[in-house]
This record gives sequence, structure tokens and C-alpha cells, in this order.
Amino acid sequence: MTATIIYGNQLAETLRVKMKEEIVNLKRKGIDPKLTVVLIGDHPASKSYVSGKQKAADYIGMDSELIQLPAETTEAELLSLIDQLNQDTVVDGILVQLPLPAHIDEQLVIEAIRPSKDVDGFHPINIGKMMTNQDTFLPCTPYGILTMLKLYDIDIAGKHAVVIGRSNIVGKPIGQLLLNENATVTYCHSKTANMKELVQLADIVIVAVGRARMIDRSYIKKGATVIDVGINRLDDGTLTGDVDFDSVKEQASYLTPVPKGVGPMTITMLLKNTIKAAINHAQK
Ligand SMILES: Nc1nc2c(c(=O)[nH]1)N[C@@H](CN(C=O)c1ccc(C(=O)N[C@@H](CCC(=O)O)C(=O)O)cc1)CN2
Repeated sequence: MTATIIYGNQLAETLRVKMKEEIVNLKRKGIDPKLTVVLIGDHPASKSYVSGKQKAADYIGMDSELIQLPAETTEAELLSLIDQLNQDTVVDGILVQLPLPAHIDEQLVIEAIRPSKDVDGFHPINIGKMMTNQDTFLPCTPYGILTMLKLYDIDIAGKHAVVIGRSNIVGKPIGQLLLNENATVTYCHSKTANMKELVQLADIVIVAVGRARMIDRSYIKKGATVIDVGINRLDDGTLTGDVDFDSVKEQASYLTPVPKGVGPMTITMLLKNTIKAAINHAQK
């Protein structure tokens, strides 16, 4: 058996075409969603992700703006900018690209964003709503993963999902979203003693550790669904995931590639959240 490969870039394209129409319809009703992205410093990967967000917004006809500030920007300056964007009635979504330089407290910045404009879904109020299964902005990567599983009709309820990684932006929230869908969820992390045994039990494996090709077929139960969130740049410049793709594709029933897997869905869910924010703002 060879796994069905879930190409996130193709799903993302289909969803973006639909959003393009949605934007036309919203504009007819006087709703013009706007996303503001803030980038501090010139970290090459962050610059590339931010540019991907701008291009995707342009493609669907969404108004977007990039505010790029030097790495020396102080925490107070960034908080003051966020305050201005919170007050600006034209701005629907605010995204501060992470990671931030070490002298800025990331959590303080996340909490400064008005929850109704937090299209990243990182504000504790939005996380709390997600945990209690209320309507809110879902963090974009986990939301993208859930959308991929649903579009492929992959059963979640009653299945055993193992999440490898416990970051605030991917590991913790994807586990919660799968739990909300009635999966039984196990988290593994760097201190988990029997990780391989646990992963071998999983029907759905989400890998978000940041270690190139760490998970090979010996971890994977025959027929499992494997979602690779890792983006690792090798010395030769190529990108690879946390999963050893060629090995796992012979064992899994569904598998996401890197690149062209989860990444494009992350950006697509950001657009979706921004549209949601604009509709919410228009109803107030
Ligand atoms: N404020 C946020 N910061 C960060 C987030 C986030 O969701 N919000 N997530 C990541 C980075 N990220 C989005 O910002 C992101 C990562 C990767 C991709 C993507 O499309 N990857 C491509 C490959 C791109 C390449 O060639 O480098 C792929 O997988 O096909 C999009 C968004 C950390 N920061």
C-alpha cells in the first residue's frame, strides 16, 4: 500500500478561489476585509512567510498591509503600534509574525491584540473559547490540519490521535481541536519516555517537533494518517519535514508532504479568519 498524499497547496488553491468570490460578494455589501501584518526584523524565513501572506491576500482581492520595523524596535513601540491598529476601524485582522526578537515579550504582544482582531487565534480569550468549543478564531496551522482531515473525510471521532510536540501555536491547539472532534488524544514531547510505543498506537499522527525526518515507518501503524508540520531547511537548501516521507508513505494511508502540505493551508486559514473578523465587525 502506498499512502494517498494530501497536497495542501491544491486544497488551498480551491479554498482561495472560493474566498475570492466571497470577497467580491462582501464588497458589494460594503464589507472590505483588511489584514495588517507586522514583521519585526529581517529573519529570512519570516520574511518569506509574510510575503506568502501578502501574495495570498492579493490573490483573493483582500486588502492587506505589511508594517515592517527594524529588529531594534522596542517592546513599548510595538505595543503602541498594536494599540493604534486596535483603534483603527478599517483594520479587521492583526497578525504579528513570530518569532519576535528576544528583547520583546511575545505573550505580552499577543495579549495586546484586541481579541476580535486576533486572526492568529493566539489570544488567551480565543484559546479559552477554542478549549470550550465555542465559535472563535482557530490558530491557523491547527485549523488548516483539521480542514485537510475533513476534506479527505478522514474519521476523527473515536480515533486515537498522537500529537508529537507541544508548542502553543501547533501542538497544544491541534490536540484540543482533535479532542473537540471526539478523538482520544495523547501528547508526546521531549520528556516522553516511551514515544515510539505510543505513536505506534495512533490512527492519526501529527508531527510538529522541528527535527528533520525524525519519524520513519517503524513508528507508524499500518494505515495511519500522518500529518507533517515540520519545516526543516537542510544544508543543501532543500526543505524537508519531520517525517521521513519515502519510508512512511509505504506504511500510512494518508500523508502530507513538505513543502506543499500543511504550510499553504496555514496561510489560507489566516485569510478565512480575516474574512470572519470583517463580517463580525460589520455586524457590530
Ligand atoms: N504569527 C504567526 N507566526 C508564525 C506562524 C503563525 O501561524 N502565526 N506560523 C509559523 C510560520 N508560518 C506562518 O506564519 C508559515 C510557515 C510555512 C508556510 C508555508 O507555506 N510553507 C511552505 C514552504 C515555504 C518555503 O519554501 O519556505 C510549504 O510548507 O509548502 C506558511 C506559513 C511560524 N510563525
